[in-house]
Amino acid sequence: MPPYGQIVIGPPGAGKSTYCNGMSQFLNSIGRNSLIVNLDPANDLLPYPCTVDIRDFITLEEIMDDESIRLGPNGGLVYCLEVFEQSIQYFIEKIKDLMSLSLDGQSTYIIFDCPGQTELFTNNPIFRNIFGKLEKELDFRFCVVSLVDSINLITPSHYISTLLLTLRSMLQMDLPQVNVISKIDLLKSYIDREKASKMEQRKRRETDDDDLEGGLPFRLQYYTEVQDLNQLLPYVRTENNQRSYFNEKYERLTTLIADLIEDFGLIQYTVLAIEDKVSMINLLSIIDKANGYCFGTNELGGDSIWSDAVRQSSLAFMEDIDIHERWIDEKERWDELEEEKRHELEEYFQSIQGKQDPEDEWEAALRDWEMKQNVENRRA
Ligand SMILES: Nc1nc2c(ncn2[C@@H]2O[C@H](COP(=O)(O)OP(=O)(O)OP(=O)(O)O)[C@@H](O)[C@H]2O)c(=O)[nH]1
Repeated sequence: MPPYGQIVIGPPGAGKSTYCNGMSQFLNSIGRNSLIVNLDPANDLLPYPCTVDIRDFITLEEIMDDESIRLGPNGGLVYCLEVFEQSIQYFIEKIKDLMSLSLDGQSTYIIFDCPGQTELFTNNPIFRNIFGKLEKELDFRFCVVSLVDSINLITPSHYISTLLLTLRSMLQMDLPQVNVISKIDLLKSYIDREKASKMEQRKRRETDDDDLEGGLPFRLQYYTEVQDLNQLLPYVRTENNQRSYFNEKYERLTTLIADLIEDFGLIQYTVLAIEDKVSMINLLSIIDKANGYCFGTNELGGDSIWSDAVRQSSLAFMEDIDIHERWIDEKERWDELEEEKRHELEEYFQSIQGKQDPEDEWEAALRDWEMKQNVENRRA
């Protein structure tokens, strides 16, 4: 059985470490044993139990403290990874040890938490080389999971530069890539804040200028499906109300970048709120297709409930959820609905208590309940 991996990338604060923790717990709860490897030599506050840590090998602090090297945080980080790459064989041996611990019939599944310095995925070949060696020597099946904070949807030019960043990492890493708009549960509050700030500006200027309305001019699907970017360009123009020579150049540059992104036509996003199980299930089914997990594992692998659910399309109902309604227009109603479901789950858990050994009870309840919900949803 080949080993599988998720390579988690994204700018600082996009939610990478939180995602690694949440995804690993989720995988374990569906019976797929997963491990996390930290590849960020600057990350000393890991929110998860880490199986292999680059910091046991090299840390950013020790490089920055070294008088003979004299580098700042960014140069220091690249230096750390260059040293690490030179000793890659040691890392490969560590990963091999992990693979030998896998249970019979189960693939090794590793989540790699990477640093937030985007240049490492856009124009520096270090990570491409490191993962290329793992692929070659250990037959790893990888998928890059690229996270960007939903706040980038609020400003049109930020959205377009996020698209460029995503495209650049897809081309640089040359691996299947799943693009994710993270912290989607915060998008509505970002929009509300933006609207309030525009309202303030309108008052100050004593104008009814429509350009200062704020909020998303299009539905959320427009952003996740990366639809016709030309429609967004007039909003780039109104981002900065003062006309100037530089603003015109800026608009022109943004237009050219938008054209380039459309020419490639490679990008799509899915949305994620780490606490929202439905978005997590949806994301995992996409990742399973991208790294080939859904084609390469056998039913004895420990997560047959998950395989059944996906293969019998019992998750298809999720395609019907309107993400704009879920996360913006009707967010509160949906949140309440999910809260009710949580109570239902707890009640169900109470009802089966005492029937199995305590360690397995919670997970079994969760799986049974989810299967039940999926079947009911399909019927509806
Ligand atoms: N509301 C909400 N907050 C999130 C979500 N994911 C992450 N966060 C929060 O976002 C903040 C940053 O998350 P991290 O996981 O540290 O982000 P990171 O990308 O690892 O950051 P760096 O290590 O600096 O690159 C933390 O406060 C998280 O709790 C989410 O889905 N929803």
